[in-house]
Amino acid sequence: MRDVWTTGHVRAAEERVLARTAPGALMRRAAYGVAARTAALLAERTGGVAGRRVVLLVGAGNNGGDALWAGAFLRKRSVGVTAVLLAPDRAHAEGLAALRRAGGRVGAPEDVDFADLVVDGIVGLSARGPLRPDAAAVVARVRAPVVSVDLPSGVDPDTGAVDGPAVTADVTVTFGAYKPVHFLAGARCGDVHLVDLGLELADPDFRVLDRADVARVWPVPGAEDDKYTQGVVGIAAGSETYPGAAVLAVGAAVQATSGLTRYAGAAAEEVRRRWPEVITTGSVGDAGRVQAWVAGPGLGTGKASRDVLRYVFESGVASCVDADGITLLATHPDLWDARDPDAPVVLTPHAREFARIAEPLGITLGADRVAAAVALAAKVDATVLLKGHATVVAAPDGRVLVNPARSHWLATAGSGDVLSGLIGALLAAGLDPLLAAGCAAWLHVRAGDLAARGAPTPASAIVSALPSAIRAVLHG
Ligand SMILES: NC(=O)C1=CN([C@@H]2O[C@H](COP(=O)(O)OP(=O)(O)OC[C@H]3O[C@@H](n4cnc5c(N)ncnc54)[C@H](O)[C@@H]3O)[C@@H](O)[C@H]2O)[C@@H](O)CC1
Ligand SMILES: Nc1ncnc2c1ncn2[C@@H]1O[C@H](COP(=O)(O)OP(=O)(O)O)[C@@H](O)[C@H]1O
Ligand SMILES: [K+]
Repeated sequence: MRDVWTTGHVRAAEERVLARTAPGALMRRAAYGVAARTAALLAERTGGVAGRRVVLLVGAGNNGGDALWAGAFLRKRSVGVTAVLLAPDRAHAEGLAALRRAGGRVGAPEDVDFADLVVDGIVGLSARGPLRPDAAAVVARVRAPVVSVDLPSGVDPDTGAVDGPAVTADVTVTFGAYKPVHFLAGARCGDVHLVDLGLELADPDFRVLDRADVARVWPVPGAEDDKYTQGVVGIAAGSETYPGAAVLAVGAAVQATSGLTRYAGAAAEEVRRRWPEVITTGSVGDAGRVQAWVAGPGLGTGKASRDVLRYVFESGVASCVDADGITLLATHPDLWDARDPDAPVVLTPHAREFARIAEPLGITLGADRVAAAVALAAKVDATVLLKGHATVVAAPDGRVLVNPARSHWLATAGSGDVLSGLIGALLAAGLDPLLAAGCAAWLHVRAGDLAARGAPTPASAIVSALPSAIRAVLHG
């Protein structure tokens, strides 16, 4: 599990450490970490360190100070270091003096053309908006690998939003704590390394699950288990028009846990043909007992579908409401009245579905995706999984998980149906809804990776990859 704090919290903690450490000590520790990673990347990309050319892009604040000090440390390893000062009058004075003492020089934007590696110290925690034109012009020249100091400049530290020119780093070296940008805009950051500054921080703003966290809670049957004790999941999905959504959601549930899977709906024949182990019926009322429902993928939005969702809510068990289920809640908010308040609900909107359900409630999906998911979760008293390249899962009590993508091949038709089946299976197994959604998103990304291996993948191949992904989770 990695804990993540917004910049306000990190700054406050830094102030406390600054107050009890020697002036400049913290910055030199941070800069030493940058120099070490820069040397490692130089060695990896060019086969050596001494004699290589590094250009520092130096902004007006302490982020630039870190870069200048890192340059001074790199000089000790005989690296040629040139600083390009974007705000010469406001460059960090001690850092600049240290670089000069160490034999570094101040250069011009053209020096970037001859760099073996560029260190981005343009802006850090104080970043606001995209790169300003002068910084953007220098960054546009960069062809060499980039090490970003704290975060890639031009990307919003707290939301990961990019709305103009910004740096894309190969490596980011951050200090004290992970910030939201490192997971909400992971592709901009490259490999992220954390340098410890001994900060003391309270509860994180969000968390990121790792393999061990998922392994710890993934349902594994024990000696006393049978098909019922592991949780029965019911899938209310698919229609005559969209039988495929049912086949995918059911397939994910079947592959995710060894509990029983039931299916209720118009695609019973298609489901049975593909998944003979599933007990199928035509309607939710005839389905028999389940511990959790998945309602919505490919279901349609007519009167019959409304009745399905009402039945699911009235049944008093946990549910994952996806796709058409979300649209129904947006167009017929009175459906919420059927919900047993003790039964957890997980909503899994993509951006357009999010807008559909949240805007009438006064919540807009802006740059801050975490804040939007938290607001909707609190408003409707449900766990909200907001899909995208970084999936945000917010519980009604304010806890948040973020699950970054490893590639973008999951953005394919039917992939969301697979996710809903996974969530349903984990809810039926009794996982806390936040963890059910978070672990499902985590496994979905791994299965997507295994299925795609660098090429487009159909959603049905993601379903087929689930057992391998689970094996990798459970057995390392
Ligand atoms: N506070 C501390 O104890 C430590 C801070 N450290 C470094 O200090 C950084 C924060 O430094 P500062 O608060 O001085 O501020 P920054 O260095 O993040 O920003 C400096 C200035 O950049 C300009 N700027 C803002 N947005 C910009 C944009 N979009 N394009 C171009 N320029 C822009 C502004 O004039 C801003 O004041 C951290 O990110 C980290 O690198 C580290 O040295 C570790 C210790
Ligand atoms: N750019 C992206 N990079 C990585 N994953 C993505 C991206 N866009 C979407 N996804 C993921 O792909 C899945 C798509 O779900 P969804 O939009 O519901 O598809 P469908 O309705 O076709 O099943 C979600 O899990 C989402 O998080
Ligand atoms: K930076």
